Amino acid sequence: MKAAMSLVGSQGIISVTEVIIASIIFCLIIIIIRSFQQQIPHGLKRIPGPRGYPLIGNMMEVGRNPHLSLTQMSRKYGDMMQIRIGTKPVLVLSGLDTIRQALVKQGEDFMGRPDLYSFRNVADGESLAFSTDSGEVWRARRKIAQNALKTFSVSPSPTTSSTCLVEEHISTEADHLVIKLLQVMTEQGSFDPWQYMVISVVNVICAMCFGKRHSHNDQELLRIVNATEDFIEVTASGNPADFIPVLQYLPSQSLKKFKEFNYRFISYLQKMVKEHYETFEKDNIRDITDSLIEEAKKAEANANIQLPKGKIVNLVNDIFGAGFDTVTTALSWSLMYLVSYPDIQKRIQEELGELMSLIRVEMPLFRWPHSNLFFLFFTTLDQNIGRERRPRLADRSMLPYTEAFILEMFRHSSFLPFTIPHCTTRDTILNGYYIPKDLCVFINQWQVNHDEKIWKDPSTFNPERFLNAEGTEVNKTNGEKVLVFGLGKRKCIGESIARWEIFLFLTTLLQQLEFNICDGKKVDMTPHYGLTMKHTRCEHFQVKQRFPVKSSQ
Ligand code: HEM
Repeated sequence: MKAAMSLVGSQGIISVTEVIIASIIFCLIIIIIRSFQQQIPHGLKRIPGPRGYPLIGNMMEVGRNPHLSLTQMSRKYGDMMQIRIGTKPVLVLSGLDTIRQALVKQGEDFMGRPDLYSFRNVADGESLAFSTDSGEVWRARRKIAQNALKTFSVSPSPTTSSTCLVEEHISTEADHLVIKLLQVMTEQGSFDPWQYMVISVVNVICAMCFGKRHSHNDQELLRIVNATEDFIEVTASGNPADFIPVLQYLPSQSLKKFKEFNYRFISYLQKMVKEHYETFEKDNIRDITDSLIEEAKKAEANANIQLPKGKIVNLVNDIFGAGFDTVTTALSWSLMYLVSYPDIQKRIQEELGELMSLIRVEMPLFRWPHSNLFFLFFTTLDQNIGRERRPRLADRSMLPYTEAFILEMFRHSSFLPFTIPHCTTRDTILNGYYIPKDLCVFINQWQVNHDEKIWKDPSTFNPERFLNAEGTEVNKTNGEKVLVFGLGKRKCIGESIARWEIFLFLTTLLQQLEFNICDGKKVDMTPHYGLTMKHTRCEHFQVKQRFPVKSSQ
């Protein structure tokens, strides 16, 4: 204090001119700041939010775990909050009702994608999921992809007892995974399941897209896995250059790696798509690529839409990119929960066993007049209820606890904490707040899945929250409150296939194997932030064979 006064003293008294100049500079700064702020139309409110620092905005408050920090901040500012990441203003939406209002009821206003640097690198800006286009061409391409997945999903399986091709591909791969895990268990005594699951899931996509399954050691398959993992690394981890544009001019190792792998990956897709065009037969749809070709032909015949060149390759690329990391992550989290809660694992296995015993009782042999005697005889002889046949998609409604477990895994892990970023397509109003066109929008799915207004003890892992009082049925209304696939116009187009994959993989694995962790070891369930959040990999998994099931069934 003394030092400050003496400083003034030593300089003499501040003159009136100096005060006037300082005031003018101050006013100018205020005018410049105001001119950057959006003018709000009369009668509408400005979205609240924290003040940010120059250049970095609110990056410090958002930190390394945006799903947690933004949930925390939404408690103070509400379901609609505006922050700044770097130089970019971002609207953060929380609360199921607000999100439904924006994405479903005002879906057209909120269906855009922001122009982000990392998105421009995906499929040369032609990606269905990441490109800024949300106009007629995007609509036509999304319709083609949706129809193709739908047509393929109901294609009957010609060779086995599976009800459809999707079921056949997934079940075949799940059987191979069981064999692989037992083999590594014998050879190594313990293992990290991720590396085997990722190959199985990519193989399912290869089989679904191209009708072709690879062996787990196939070099082409391993290259695809690497390329797609690099794709996820670059697009998923929130590239700072997206929000501080000047950073795009700095060299980026991961981007360089991604471009190299992506080039090889796209070449592989081009080769496969070309083969499909050459052998395409309208009445023999073999896989998703055939389905895409068929739908694209129909769309071009019916509408005056000029689709961009290479459209099929890009659509296959989208399905690959979106469908492998997400499903592998879901399966990986499922295994983490199963070993952390052995009682839950046991209950799913009991439910599977009960279902299979019901199937057995319904077999014609047991409808014989002395069925009770026969039933007793067979149950004693055959203590292996559950080995009659492998699980099928049609069993889902009869396995409510298993379904409840999958819902709770989605909710509790919320491994897709935010959807892919959206942006507004025009000036609009939401909950009385004015929202300008082209504003980047984050949808906080994690907040909805942990909202105390919806869920009792949200941090507790409890599948029973999704069952009715008798435990015999899944409560559909509660299930629909779990947000993992987004909502509205941009909702995931692979939701059904993803749910089927997770169900069939888990039931096939749990029917035959029991999972646990080596004595004295623990799993670390702390999520690492990303577009899909991962847990720390764990190499201490073990499996015990329960009983084999004939894979041809
Ligand atoms: C557990 C697995 C999956 C989860 C949790 C998931 C979740 C999501 C989410 C949150 C979005 C963004 C929604 C938005 O921006 O509002 C999305 C988009 C998308 N998903 Fe999935 N997904 C999964 C599996 C799949 C699969 C298997 C496929 C393909 C067969 C697929 C294809 C797509 C595509 C193409 C988009 C972009 C849609 C668009 O922008 O119009 N997804 N998914």
